[in-house]
Amino acid sequence: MFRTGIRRCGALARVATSSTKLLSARAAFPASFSGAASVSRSVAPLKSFAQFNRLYSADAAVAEEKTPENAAVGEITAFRDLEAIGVHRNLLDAITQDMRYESMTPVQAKTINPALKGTDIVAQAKTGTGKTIAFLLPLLQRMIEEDPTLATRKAARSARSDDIRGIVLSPTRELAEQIATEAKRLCRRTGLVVQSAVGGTQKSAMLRQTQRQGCHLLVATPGRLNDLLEDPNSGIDAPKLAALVLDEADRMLDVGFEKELNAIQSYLPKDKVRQTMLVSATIPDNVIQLARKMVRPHDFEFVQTIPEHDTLTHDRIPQHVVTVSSWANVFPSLFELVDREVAAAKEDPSLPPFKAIVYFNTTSMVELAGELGYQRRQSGQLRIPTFAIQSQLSQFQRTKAADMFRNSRTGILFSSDVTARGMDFPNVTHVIQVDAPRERESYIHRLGRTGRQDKGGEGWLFVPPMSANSARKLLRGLPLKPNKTLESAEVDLNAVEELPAYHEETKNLIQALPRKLMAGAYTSLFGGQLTDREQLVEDLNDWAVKGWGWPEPPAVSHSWARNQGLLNAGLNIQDGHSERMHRDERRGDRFGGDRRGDRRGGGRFERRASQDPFAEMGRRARRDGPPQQRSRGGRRGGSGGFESSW
Ligand SMILES: Nc1ncnc2c1ncn2[C@@H]1O[C@H](COP(=O)(O)OP(=O)(O)OP(=O)(O)O)[C@@H](O)[C@H]1O
Repeated sequence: MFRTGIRRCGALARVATSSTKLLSARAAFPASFSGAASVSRSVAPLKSFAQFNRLYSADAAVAEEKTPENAAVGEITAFRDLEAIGVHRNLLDAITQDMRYESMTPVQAKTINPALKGTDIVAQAKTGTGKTIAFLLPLLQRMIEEDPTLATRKAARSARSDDIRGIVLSPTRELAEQIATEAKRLCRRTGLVVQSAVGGTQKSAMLRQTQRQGCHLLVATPGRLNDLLEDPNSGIDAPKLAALVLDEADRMLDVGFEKELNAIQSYLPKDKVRQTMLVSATIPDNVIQLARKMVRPHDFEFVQTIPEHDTLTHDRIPQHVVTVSSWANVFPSLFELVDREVAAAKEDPSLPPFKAIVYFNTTSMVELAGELGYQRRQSGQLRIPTFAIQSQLSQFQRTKAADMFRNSRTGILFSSDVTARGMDFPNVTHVIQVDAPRERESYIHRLGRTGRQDKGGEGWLFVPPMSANSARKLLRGLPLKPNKTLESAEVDLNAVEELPAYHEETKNLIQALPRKLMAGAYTSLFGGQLTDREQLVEDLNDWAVKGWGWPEPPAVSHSWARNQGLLNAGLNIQDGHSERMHRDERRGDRFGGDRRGDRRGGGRFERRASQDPFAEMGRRARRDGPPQQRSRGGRRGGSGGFESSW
């Protein structure tokens, strides 16, 4: 009976999904970004850089917008027109001829213009809207302006590793590599040499290459950059540094890079004016703290591209929330959704091929999902490629998986938060998040892996009951809509005589997996934000016994249970089973970041007493939360919001 139900429901769901997808497909491959494209027109060349500078000081821009003469300047949206105000042709040719971008996106138009005059910048724009070029172009232009010889190819021959002119910092290795690739494309027609320096790779090999080829722009993770700068024998130095960028600035403090950032600051030249840019789609309070520390208080602009009452997510991306009644239903529901969407895309050639990222909060769950995906492919149940990325893999494995997924037309990437920020995988149609994310920002950035460049896509969130309250609080005000089209989501394993098809399949696959892997996944789930941990024990025990077919739940040690405050909660406590769990406990980044656990706070950055130039920025930053603040202020939330409808 249940199987029939699945089939019927599946058909209905296909109809629903198809219509969603048709809408998405229409937005799927636009000629260029909306907004930027719609206002693109030819602009009369500006007479001088000074005129440009004057018009684009932030306050002046607002005031001057009204006059017809200045309105023309405010409308520069074509890259080509930047040549008239001094941007080097070799940079612009790379954009317009090699990359074939003609119009700036709104964040590019709003950021590039003020950034070109050297003002420090804090910029906020939604995910996938072109922030990378928004900071790279002015950064490279500034380097050329300070040393015009860098504009032509022959400058590359005399590049040195101790004369770095620009630094971009990224919180994750994959993102640093991606930014370096984009920067190399922009520099192709110039003499600017770009290098990357990330953890997990051989420092000595990177140093040899940098010493041999030289470096003008270094894209790095903070840990590795600090390591290079503090090593007197590295040969890496930046005495004439023109500009420093912190991409995904808010994440830097989240993953505990505060110490490194302080140290890096201390190695940078003090006797030279440097431009600093902080960029992110989310600007929580810690970015304001970072700005206080890194940005020149009286020469900075806050570039805000998100209208006041807008959400930080894209309206065109539907966000579905599926309440699974037990952890036992998570993988069956996931498989049901994947099969349904793969089939829908195959049936309808107007739809883009199914390409999904599935996010989990812990590395062990990514490992488990990766194995299940692999087994499904082996057994012929799934006919698209699957990949997995989490921080415990070697950097080589991580890079390889990211590259393969990037180049795949279709496929599934199981991932921790290491790919949640900035990663630009083309044509991702679905972002599926399992369990309540640790932070609201995480949810927003993960979702931002789809719907990039104005394309379509959809978001799914699977929430087990024990995380439901924290998910609701965390995501209040976002336009999540309950979705009940997945039959596997509400199965009660205690009430069925025969396991439904997707549950049966999952159980068979799990039985072939190493017990250590399953036990690791089990214990890792106790790390999240849970409202009822004892209920979680009960639910996971049920999953282990009925869903995996184990005679009893995985064993945990007495000390682990005590540390979790769960000595009398029904865990299978046995001595001698502690190793795996203690290892998990010790793993600093089991939640998927590139660094240690959450160390929010950044207490070192002191508040200014009065006349605070950053206070205005704090007011204008679009938080879209945090929830408690929003509810106090009676902000949006409105109809269709997660809170009211779920
Ligand atoms: N002017 C443009 N026209 C068309 N495409 C562009 C333009 N600028 C950038 N892109 C492309 O848009 C995609 C998204 O850009 P990018 O990765 O810089 O977004 P982002 O805002 O930094 O996203 P995130 O917030 O996720 O870091 C990239 O593939 C990029 O090459």
